[in-house]
Amino acid sequence: MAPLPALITRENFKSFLESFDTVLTDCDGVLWHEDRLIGQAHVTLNTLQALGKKVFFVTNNSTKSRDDYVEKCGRLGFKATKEDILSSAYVLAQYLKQQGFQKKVYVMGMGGIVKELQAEGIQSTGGEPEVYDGGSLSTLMDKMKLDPDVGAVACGFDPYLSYLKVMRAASYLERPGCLFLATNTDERFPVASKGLVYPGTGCVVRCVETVAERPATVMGKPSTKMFSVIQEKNSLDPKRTLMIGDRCNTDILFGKNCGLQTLVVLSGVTTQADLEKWAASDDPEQHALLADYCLTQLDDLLAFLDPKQEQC
Ligand SMILES: O=C(O)[C@H](O)[C@H](O)COP(=O)(O)O
Ligand SMILES: [Mg+2]
Repeated sequence: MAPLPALITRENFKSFLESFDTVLTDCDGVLWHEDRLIGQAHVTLNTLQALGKKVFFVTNNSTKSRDDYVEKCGRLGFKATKEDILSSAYVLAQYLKQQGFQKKVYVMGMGGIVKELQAEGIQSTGGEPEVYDGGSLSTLMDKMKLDPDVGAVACGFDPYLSYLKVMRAASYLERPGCLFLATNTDERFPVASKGLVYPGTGCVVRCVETVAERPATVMGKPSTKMFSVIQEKNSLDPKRTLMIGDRCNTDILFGKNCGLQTLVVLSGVTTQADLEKWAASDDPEQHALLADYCLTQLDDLLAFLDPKQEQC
């Protein structure tokens, strides 16, 4: 057994609010679902910023660049500069820059990865559909041409996932020293409607790992790389930093791996039933998924915050 995350109440709100200076907030499932704002999440964060809290946006979603996220945040009413945004695509590009990578990257993913690599002067190939036309495998082998300059494979969310793209990625990964990087391994997107499940980036990464017969190096949460990148330009006190997320095996584990306070919201992937199952188990790995605090959704905080008044 382990304790459930604490609910934030009028009684404990003041001590909660005074316990952190910085917020790292996840995006999908906390702030928005695709382009749809979740409640008054923007008002909540803007109010926390008005109270002097520093806010960073830390997303595993690799489909957009930081510039794209600045535009999206502005459009949805959040206050964010490029420096406040950490995406898994940006962390991947920073990782290759720090490795002094000079070759080309084969990208299984979308524009976010390609743009962040370009920003670091790193060339890439891939990023578009490649569909099997029904020919024999030997025909495929004859037709597939590999780029001699590729020295890394980067897997992110790729809605054009295909047999040919996995074949190409795994073939590049046969090369001695070819780097194998993944933006993240989230199992599903935090949206569900009409009984449909939205496969997450994890299905792309695990597919290539199976064929390549080796694991990818994962850039996003729960890896602490995102926090290390933030700390390169800041000196946050982990104990006075609050990580807010909707997925416990990425966001909350990331917070714990970095020594942060953690708050889970139930507006995305995690449900109350999940929390009760993990709390009732004897498995320490399930206990590790339990956050310090819990809210139904981020703007529940507005019940205790007054967007117009400075807090006493
Ligand atoms: O499958 C994915 O890539 C994830 O569901 C998505 O990227 C999660 O984004 P986040 O919740 O970290 O903003
Ligand atoms: Mg999320």
